[in-house]
Amino acid sequence: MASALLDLFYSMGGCLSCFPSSPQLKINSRSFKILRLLGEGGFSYVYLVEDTSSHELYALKKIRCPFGQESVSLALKEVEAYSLFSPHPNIIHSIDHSVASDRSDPSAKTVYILLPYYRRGNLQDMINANLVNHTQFPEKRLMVLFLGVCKALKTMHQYKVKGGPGGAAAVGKAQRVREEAARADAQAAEAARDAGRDEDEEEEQPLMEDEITRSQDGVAPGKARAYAHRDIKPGNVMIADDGKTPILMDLGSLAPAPTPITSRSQALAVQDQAAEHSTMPYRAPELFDVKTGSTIDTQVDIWSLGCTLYACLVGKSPFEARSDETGGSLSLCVLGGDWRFPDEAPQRGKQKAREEGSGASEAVREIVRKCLKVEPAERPDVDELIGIVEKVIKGLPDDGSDD
Ligand SMILES: Nc1ncnc2c1ncn2[C@@H]1O[C@H](COP(=O)(O)OP(=O)(O)OP(=O)(O)O)[C@@H](O)[C@H]1O
Repeated sequence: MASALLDLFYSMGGCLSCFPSSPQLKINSRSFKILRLLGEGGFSYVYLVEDTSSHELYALKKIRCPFGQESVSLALKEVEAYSLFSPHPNIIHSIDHSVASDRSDPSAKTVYILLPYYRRGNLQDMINANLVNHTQFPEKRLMVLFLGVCKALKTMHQYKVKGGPGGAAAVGKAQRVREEAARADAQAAEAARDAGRDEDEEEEQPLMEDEITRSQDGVAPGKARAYAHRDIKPGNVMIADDGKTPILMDLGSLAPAPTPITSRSQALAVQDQAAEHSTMPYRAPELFDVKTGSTIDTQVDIWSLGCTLYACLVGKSPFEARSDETGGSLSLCVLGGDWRFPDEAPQRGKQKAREEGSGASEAVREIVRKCLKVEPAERPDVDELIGIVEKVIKGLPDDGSDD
C-alpha cells in the first residue's frame, strides 16, 4: 500500500525534496535510493535509483502483478528475456531482479528489474525534441541508429539455442534453480535479521517454466529458435551514452516465432495478446485481424521498423499521420496500407512538407516503403533489410555521425 501511494505521488510529479528522507528499497541485499520516476506503462513504473554504496545510477522497473501467479509469470517472462540475448551491444540486459509480496495483500506481488540507466532517453524523446526545435535527424546518423536496431532484431529473429548437451532449457533451468535456491537462503537469513522495513517485503521465488524456456524444449543447442520482439517503436529504443548506439528494450512483448494459427480461438488469443503488448500505430496489419490458417512470424517487427523509421522522419507513425489527415480510423489505415509521406499529398507544397520534416532522401524513403508492405512475405527479412540499410549508409553524405 505504501509503495502504491509512492507510485501515485511520483506519477503526479512528486519530488523527493518534499520528503524528509529519500525512500529506499532492497534488491537482493543491495540498497537503492529512489531518486525520481523516469516513465510508466500499463502496470509498471520505471524509477531512477542510486546504489547507496557505489552511488551508481540504475533504472528500476517495478511491475505490479495484482492478478496472482499469471501476472507474475508474465513479468518473469520479461526477466528471462533480458538474459536470453545478453551480452549484445544493441539489446538491453538486466542486472538483477526480485519478487516482493505486498504485506497488506500477500496474493499481490511486485517484480523489480534492475536495468542499466540510459540518461539520453529514447528515440521518441529525440523525435519530440526535433518537433519542438523544428530540427531533423542528420540522415546518416539516423540510419546508423536504425542499423543498430536491425542488428538487435537479427539476433532475436535468428536466435540460436545456447547450452551443452540437453539443450539450453535443461542447462539453464538447473543452473537457475541452484542460484535461486542459494539466493532464497540468503534472503531468508537476511529477513530474519532485518525487521521493520516500510517498503514491500522482499521474497525471492524460483523462476517458473514459462513461454520463453518452454519454447526451447526439444531444440538442440546451436539450432534456431526465432523470437519476435512485437513492440518495436521509438519509445522502446534507448540511446546509449555515446549518443550513437541504440539499445532495444522492453522485452515484455517477446514471443517465439513463427506461430501457426490453427484455430479461431487461437487467432483471437493472438489478436488479444497483440492488442495488449504491441502499440497500435506501430502494429502490423496481420495482428489486427488474425486469420485462422495464417502464420504470425518475425515479419511483424519489419513492419514496426518501417513505422519507426517514418516516425523519425516525419514525427509520428505513418498511420497516425494518415488517420489524423483523413479523420479515418487508425486500424482501417493500417489494414489498407493507407499512408504517405507529407509531400506526397497533392495539396501540400514542398516547403510545407519540409516544415513537416519529410525532407528524406529517396533511398531512405524506399526503405520505409519496403517495410510497409501489407503482405508480410513482401517485406524484406532482417538480413535483406540490413543489406539495404548498409548500402544506403554508404551512399549518404557524411554528417559527422562517424565522429
Ligand atoms: N533503462 C532505462 N533508462 C532510462 N529510462 C528508462 C529505462 N527503461 C525505461 N525507461 C523509461 O521508462 C519508460 C517506460 O519503460 P518501459 O517501456 O520499459 O515500460 P512499459 O511499462 O513496458 O511501457 P510500455 O507501456 O511502453 O510498454 C520508457 O519510455 C523510458 O522513458
